[in-house]
Amino acid sequence: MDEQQEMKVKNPWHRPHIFLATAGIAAAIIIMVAIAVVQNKPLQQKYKYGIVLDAGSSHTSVYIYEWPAEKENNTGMVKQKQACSVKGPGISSYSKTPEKAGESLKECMDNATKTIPKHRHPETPVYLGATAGMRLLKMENDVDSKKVLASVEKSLQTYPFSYQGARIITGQEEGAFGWITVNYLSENFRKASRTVGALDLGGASTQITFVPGQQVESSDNSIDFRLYGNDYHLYTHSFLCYGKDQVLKLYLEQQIQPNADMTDNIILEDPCFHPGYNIIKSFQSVFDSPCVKNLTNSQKGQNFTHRGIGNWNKCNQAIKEVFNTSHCRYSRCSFNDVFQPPVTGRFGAFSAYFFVMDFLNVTPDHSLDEAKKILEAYCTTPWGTLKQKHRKVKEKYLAEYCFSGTYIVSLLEDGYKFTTNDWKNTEFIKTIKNSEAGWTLGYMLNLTNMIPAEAPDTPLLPYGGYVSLMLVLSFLIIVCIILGCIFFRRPSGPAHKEII
Ligand SMILES: Nc1ccn([C@@H]2O[C@H](COP(=O)(O)OP(=O)(O)O)[C@@H](O)[C@H]2O)c(=O)n1
Ligand SMILES: [Ca+2]
Repeated sequence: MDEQQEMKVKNPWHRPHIFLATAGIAAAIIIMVAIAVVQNKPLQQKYKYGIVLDAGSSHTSVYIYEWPAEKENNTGMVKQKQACSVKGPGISSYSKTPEKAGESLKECMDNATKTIPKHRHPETPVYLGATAGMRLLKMENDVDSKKVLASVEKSLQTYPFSYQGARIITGQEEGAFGWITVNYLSENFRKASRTVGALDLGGASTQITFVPGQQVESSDNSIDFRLYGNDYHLYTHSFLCYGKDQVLKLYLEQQIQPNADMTDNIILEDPCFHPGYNIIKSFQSVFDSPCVKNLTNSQKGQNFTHRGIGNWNKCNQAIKEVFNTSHCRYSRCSFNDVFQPPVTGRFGAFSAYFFVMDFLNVTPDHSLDEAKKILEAYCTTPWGTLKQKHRKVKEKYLAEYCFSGTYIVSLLEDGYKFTTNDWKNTEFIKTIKNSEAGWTLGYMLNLTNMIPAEAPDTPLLPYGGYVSLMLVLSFLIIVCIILGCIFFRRPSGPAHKEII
């Protein structure tokens, strides 16, 4: 080999196998990056689904949830895709015609069949949870409640989904899963932020759930979760008969008691109803519930005149009477001898809390005193004026907002001992990031084990970050190879000339 030839081969780019090797490594890196990127790409069309039916005392809603198929264990991934409101009353109202309870679900379940892609049907779980309406029916007539549950079960089993059961959930479950829902949707578990308390107001029962600042003295009110690497010790209580529809019965029963002789034509002058409201009602329609005393046979066929007088102060005073605070066997109680630690932190109040306050235009910006002023103005508005103003609102609802709004303020202030500052920390919410606040999402997340007890070992990099990191790394490797080749290359030009 002569010298010229020897110097020529010192330039690596003049050696085809080095050039080919470098090009090969670069190609391999690009292919590896491409494979990694494709494998980790969020698969846009691949979603999984779950269905939860909320069989409440007043109505049933069918919720469809969806989440990316690959990322079940990442909190914040499950979202509400659709909510369908079942026509007609809650399932407990079908106690005498149980087969109709199942039939009532047909329209919403048919919708779910269309919404969820067919190939996902067999793996889509369906849960039905019944709340206080069914708890009351079970107390009244266990056989009837079983017939209603059997009817909805039969109906749900006709669908191509994976039926997981229909049951009456406990008040503790209702409270705790409502709390999980609002904190999951607010991403408080993933971020290990302070949690928010949950306030749920239904028609037949109401729940309060929060992380207390002190020991829970009664085991009935205590519930523990380990979520995403953190332990949560919750206080929760569900008051049966203190939902806004049943508590109205308690209140009316108290109002009517002074005229215990029900043989006369009874006129109830009611401060929580509007002046000019004058409606004849049957005792049966108002007092047919295990929350109030049994009617005698003679009372059953009788009517009374329900007459509004629109006096907010008297209404507020009368509502306070539904909370029995005369006895407490613990260090402190809310009411009815139920233990409750002092409320603390922020609260999200949903379901009927939201519906009532939204109608009355009470917002988080209003102070407690301002909210009371709004209620006073509403309660004293004549019934005729209101009917004119809200022609589209069902009269029964319109007539009850004064009572319900005043009850909400009293429940918080007199029942749960909210201060004006706690009121400021309370928000009336319907949805969080387009998913409804309520127990259903938390119930499904729990039953499908979708919130891990432990946080993942490595923090997850968002997809965009992952792609950028791979590109930067491969760019650096290629640059290193090129620089390496240049660095080890001997100066070829002048040396070559000198030799010549
Ligand atoms: N748009 C709506 C929907 C429900 N509601 C009320 O919200 C409450 C929902 O209660 P629910 O049926 O969930 O009853 P529970 O079984 O939770 O006690 C009922 O009092 C309904 O009348 C409302 O005020 N406005
Ligand atoms: Ca409810």
